[in-house]
Parts: sequence; structure tokens; C-alpha cells
Amino acid sequence: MISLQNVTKRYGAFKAIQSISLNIKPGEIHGIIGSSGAGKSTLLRMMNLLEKPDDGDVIINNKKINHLKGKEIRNIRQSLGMIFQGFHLVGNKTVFDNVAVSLEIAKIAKKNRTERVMESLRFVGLEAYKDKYPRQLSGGQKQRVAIARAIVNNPSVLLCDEPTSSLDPTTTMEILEVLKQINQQLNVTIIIVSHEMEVIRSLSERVTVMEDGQIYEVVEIEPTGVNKSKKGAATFVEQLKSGGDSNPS
Ligand SMILES: Nc1ncnc2c1ncn2[C@@H]1O[C@H](COP(=O)(O)OP(=O)(O)OP(=O)(O)O)[C@@H](O)[C@H]1O
Repeated sequence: MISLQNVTKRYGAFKAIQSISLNIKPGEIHGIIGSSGAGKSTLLRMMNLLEKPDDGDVIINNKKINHLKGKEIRNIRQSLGMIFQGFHLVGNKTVFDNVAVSLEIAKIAKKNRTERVMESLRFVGLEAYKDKYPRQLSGGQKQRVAIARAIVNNPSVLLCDEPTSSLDPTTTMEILEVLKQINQQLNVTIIIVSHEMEVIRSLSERVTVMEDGQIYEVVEIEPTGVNKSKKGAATFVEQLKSGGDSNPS
């Protein structure tokens, strides 16, 4: 699965990630939480080399990938789907064509694309929306399209960077339910970055709490709901361990 060994990322003189080591277990839902600027997105983006580490290794299925280039990285990325806060859909393509893009990049023959796209759209409940354009969809529907695009290549891992941060609470819970189904029914390992305790708490089995580019603690939890949303690494750990009932402030 994914393993980071002593990875460091610098932006100029600033160390955004400071010698982090982390093993993601196959099949788990792994949350990454921390305050703004803690390094969550950078850590996630190093897992598929959207950011390259300056030091240390990114290892996928026992293979160091950080020195790979071009085509080899593209091949690895096909097994690592990714979704973002801003959906990143192509405005002048239909829902169907947005999902098909992943198959085009993977050089899947045209005749084999339709069935796979429709299967993905069915999974996220958007079969009937295949001919719509992104501007005709709600935020939650756009994220479902992005999820369909991310799973259409049958990835073993789905990287989620603040996937619900621009959605209302009800839509957030619907998207989290879709992610849970992807984990359970398609056996996809999920790594989810969020600054929202409720999101992380309701989904994750293990949570990496980050602070200042480092791991503050990795916490094992029973995924359930929580209503608190406070800041600071110590508070995150306390809420995770207490089941969200503490009020440390
Ligand atoms: N391309 C970049 N150039 C310079 N600094 C960067 C760059 N990307 C990130 N940083 C800095 O690295 C640190 C970590 O950023 P990152 O986006 O990983 O944090 P985060 O925990 O995801 O924060 P947020 O929740 O606000 O998105 C921040 O201080 C950020 O300003």
C-alpha cells in the first residue's frame, strides 16, 4: 500500500513537511486533520507525486515511486484516484465526457468506455445526468461526478483533499456516505484530508493529526458522528479519543 518514509517538502527555505513517516493500511479509511497550514494537502499530494518530496521516499506496493517520471507516474496515478474541494470538472464537457476523460488518459479503447462510465455514474447515482453540463449541477452532484471520474479506472486508493469543504452539512453527509460505499463495496483504500472534525470523525478508522508540517499523533478511532469543530492539534486528539464529547476550551 502507500508508505511515506522520512519525507520532507520545502518551499524555498520553509519546510512545509518535516521528515514524516506514515504507513497507510490496505482497505482502511485514513483521515488527516490539522489546522490551516499544517501541511495536510501537501502530505496528500506527495502520495501521488502531485508534489515531489525533497527528501525521503514515497513507496507504493513496495516500490519507491518518487524518482519516476512522465509515463511511469501517469501509470501509477491510475491506481490512485483523487478528488478535490473545487471538483475540477471541465465546464464545456458533459457529465459523461468528464468521467470518460480518465479512460482516455488511460488509453482505454473507445468502444469499452461507455459501459465503464455508466457503471461509475450509476454508483454515484447520476446515471440520469450523463448529458448535463457541470453548470447545471449542484455542488454535491459535481462532487459525485468527480468521484465517478476518480473511480472509473478501478483505483486501489482514493485520495480526497477537503472533498466536502464547499458543501452544506446535508450534502456533506451524502458525499461521505458515497465514500464509505466506495471503501466497503469496491474495497478502495481512502485517505481523506479535512480541517473539519465531524467529517474525519464520521468516516475514519485511523487519523493522522498534523501540526507545523509534522505528525502530532496517529489516533485509532471508531468512526461515528461528532458535533464539535475546534482547532489545534491537542484539541483534535482529545476530541478523537473522547468520542467528540470533550469541551477542552
Ligand atoms: N506552492 C507553495 N509555495 C509556497 N508555500 C506553499 C505552497 N504550497 C503550500 N505552501 C505552504 O506550505 C504549508 C502547508 O500547506 P498545505 O496546503 O499543505 O496546508 P494545509 O494543512 O492543507 O492547509 P489548509 O487547510 O489551509 O489547506 C503552508 O504554510 C502553505 O502556505
